[in-house]
Amino acid sequence: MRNKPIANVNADLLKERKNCSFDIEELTNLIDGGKNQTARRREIENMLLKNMPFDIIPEECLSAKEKYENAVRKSVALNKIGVELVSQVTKAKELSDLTLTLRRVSDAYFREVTPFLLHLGMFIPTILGQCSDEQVAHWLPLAMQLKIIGTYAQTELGHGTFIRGLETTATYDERTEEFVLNSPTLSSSKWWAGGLGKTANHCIVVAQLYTKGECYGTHPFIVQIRDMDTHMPLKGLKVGEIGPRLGFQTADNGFLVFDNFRIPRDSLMMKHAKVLKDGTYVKIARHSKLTYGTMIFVRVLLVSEMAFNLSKAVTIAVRYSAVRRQSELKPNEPEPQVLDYLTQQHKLFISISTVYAFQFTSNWLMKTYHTVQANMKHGNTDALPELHALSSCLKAICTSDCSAAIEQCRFACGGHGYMISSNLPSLYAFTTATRTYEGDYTVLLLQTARFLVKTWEQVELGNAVTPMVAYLARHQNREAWDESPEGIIRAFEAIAAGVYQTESVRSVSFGQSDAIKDVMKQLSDLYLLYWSLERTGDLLTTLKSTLGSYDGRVYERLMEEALKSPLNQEPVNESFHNEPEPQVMDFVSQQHKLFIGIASYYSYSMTALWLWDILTKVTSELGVGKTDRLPESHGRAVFMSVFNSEMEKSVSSLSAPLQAVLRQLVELYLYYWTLEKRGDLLLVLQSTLGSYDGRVYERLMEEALKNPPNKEPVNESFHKYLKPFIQGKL
Ligand SMILES: CCCCCCCC/C=C\CCCCCCCCCC(=O)SCCNC(=O)CCNC(=O)[C@H](O)C(C)(C)COP(=O)(O)OP(=O)(O)OC[C@H]1O[C@@H](n2cnc3c(N)ncnc32)[C@H](O)[C@@H]1OP(=O)(O)O
Ligand SMILES: Cc1cc2nc3c(=O)[nH]c(=O)nc-3n(C[C@H](O)[C@H](O)[C@H](O)COP(=O)(O)OP(=O)(O)OC[C@H]3O[C@@H](n4cnc5c(N)ncnc54)[C@H](O)[C@@H]3O)c2cc1C
Repeated sequence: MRNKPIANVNADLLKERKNCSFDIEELTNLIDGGKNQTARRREIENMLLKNMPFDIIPEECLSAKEKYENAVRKSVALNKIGVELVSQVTKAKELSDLTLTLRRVSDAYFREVTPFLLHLGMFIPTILGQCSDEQVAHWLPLAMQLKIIGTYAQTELGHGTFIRGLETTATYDERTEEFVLNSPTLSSSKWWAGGLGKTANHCIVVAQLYTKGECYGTHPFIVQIRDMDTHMPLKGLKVGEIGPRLGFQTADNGFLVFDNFRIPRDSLMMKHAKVLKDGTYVKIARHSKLTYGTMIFVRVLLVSEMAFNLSKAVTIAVRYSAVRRQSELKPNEPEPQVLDYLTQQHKLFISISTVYAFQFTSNWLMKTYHTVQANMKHGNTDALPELHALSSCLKAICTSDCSAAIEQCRFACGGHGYMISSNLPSLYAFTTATRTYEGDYTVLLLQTARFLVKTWEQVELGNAVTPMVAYLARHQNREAWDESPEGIIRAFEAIAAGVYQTESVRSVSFGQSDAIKDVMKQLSDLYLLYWSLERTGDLLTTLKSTLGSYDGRVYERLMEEALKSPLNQEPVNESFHNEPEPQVMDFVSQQHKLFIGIASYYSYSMTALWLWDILTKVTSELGVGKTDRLPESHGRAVFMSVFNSEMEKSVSSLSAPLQAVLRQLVELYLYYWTLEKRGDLLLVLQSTLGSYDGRVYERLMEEALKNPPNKEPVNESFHKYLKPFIQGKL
């Protein structure tokens, strides 16, 4: 399909393509994983092109409800083809190749994401990773053939990061051999699960397991939540859509609240732990964190997801930069393509290199994941901590870098990059969420830091460590690395860079032509050089700090430095004899620090009262609490001039002494009431999270309940598309 020449191609793009130093098909094969995979991908693309319904009206022009219904319509058509293709597959490797190809190709049909994303990305993997063999035999075919639609509800209003703090309870009732699910508090409401709001009829629920009066910690349960025929929520639970969000608009992220909701005993996913009929708890897992397995899997998947999303963004930006011409550099000559500007290349090329860094690392990480899984099947969990640390840090870095790089791509496309139709805003909205979900950036980096510190302790004791962290032992020389946070981060970056370089060299070392090798080498060098320049500070071995020295001799060093001061070279300074010591208040620099703060404060307050609408706009974007830190001088200038002129207008016709007193009174009044009523001022934040009274969860739930999709218990797309599809009548 893509090989055919396309008519009316922009001349600049054609010229750029002609300049390519290597065979594009060869690189395509490398990216796909081989010639056969490229051919298979194209076959699937063609099949979808023939059978998939396209949007009649652009997705972004639809209402929220229409967007969701349109996404269901397309997902059902896509899944019909997917299920058919999956049924023809016999080998596990073919299945995983096919799933990934379908995932990639299907992206072309959604500006946002499919409501089935969690079904594929977490529901099926959790069945595979958390169910006993008998449970897999029951649930997997249903899920693979989409006879049931599932999601993964772990996060609650009150807790996402701290899983051990989840509040939903599953209490075993041995009389009926059932678990009773309850949401004891508002903050225990399940929140966020994709597809839960309207689409899913099953859900994996992570809850605190109680039996015989004991709590055994969080466990996953597979729970039916909607009637299979009517799709109505089952009695004993409240389920709905959480409301508009930055991206993921068609993923119907939902909430779920249980009120004595009963589920059979075997709803507990029993690969790692069981509850016997009489309520006895039996632990099977050799490692306490195996119930967190799906998260590791998705973190691994996300590295390749980021490579893919960034590859789309940078392809858009590079193509557009070849087409876009701007600024007359030489009179009467054509304006240059923006791609020719070095500054533009700086924005774009690092993204290209990052795509390959992520993709090579992702291939390697997935292989590592499968090796560790295979070992764990035989009871060996030794490599799990390292896999957790590795997947955590790579997930954190790649999601963060990816959304930042996509922003650069958007900047590189100027104003047009801000159009939804450019797809860059949607790519950004999708990827910036990945920095938070499946483990927040900071939290995951801290997990890795914890592992590195523990490894370091082993190195100190002279114990053997795994090859991936063996460099810690090599760098025991304090000049090269230290145990400060910077040192740990630097070490972690060394891992990522090392993998990229070795993997990219390995991947292109056979088969591939010299031209491809050259380009890959250049990209690899670019990535390494770019980051060593970006992180020059971290790479410097001397911290140049009295406080941060390795030996901790803080006070000695502070004293040594103090003694070097020129002022200490004479016992009595001559100013003792000649001039009185000034009050610090008299120093102009001190006045500058203090008075500008006071003046700014009044300016904001005045502007708040007299120009309420401007404040509302500015603060709703920046937050009242941040106005005193407004970075833009423009913003400051507006506040200052409004303050001055409005004040002058009010008092200018009065006598001078009265003006002075009134000004003081106004200042006092404003000062006093701004502090007293800061809660009211905060109302302009228009935020469920930033309300003065801190009733965050109540407000989130109130807003969710106002959400139009929750006005009807079952969306009509269920009757039109989902039900006929599930029942095989479509
Ligand atoms: C055929 C199928 C094919 C599928 C194809 C799919 C195609 C689809 C493509 C793409 C899919 C991607 C899209 C998916 C969309 C997902 C949408 C979002 C979903 C979600 O967000 S779900 C919710 C995710 N939630 C989180 O990630 C929560 C983050 N929090 C945690 O992970 C943990 O709570 C914590 C790690 C921060 C802390 O846990 P805690 O129990 O308190 O542990 P600690 O005290 O800190 O540490 C104790 C000890 O445990 C070790 N440890 C922690 N976690 C793990 C782990 N996961 N594995 C192993 N070990 C772990 C930790 O290191 C400590 O060890 P130590 O004591 O130091 O030795
Ligand atoms: C688009 C999207 C889709 C999602 N889909 C799902 C889903 O399908 N199923 C599901 O179960 N969940 C889902 N989630 C929830 C997601 O997994 C959580 O939001 C995520 O794990 C972060 O947890 P949190 O919201 O509790 O953040 P918090 O932990 O409250 O984070 C707030 C801040 O506190 C900091 N912080 C928290 N703990 C620490 C710590 N120990 N040390 C230092 N700093 C800390 C964080 O770094 C962050 O800056 C989704 C979220 C989003 C945005």
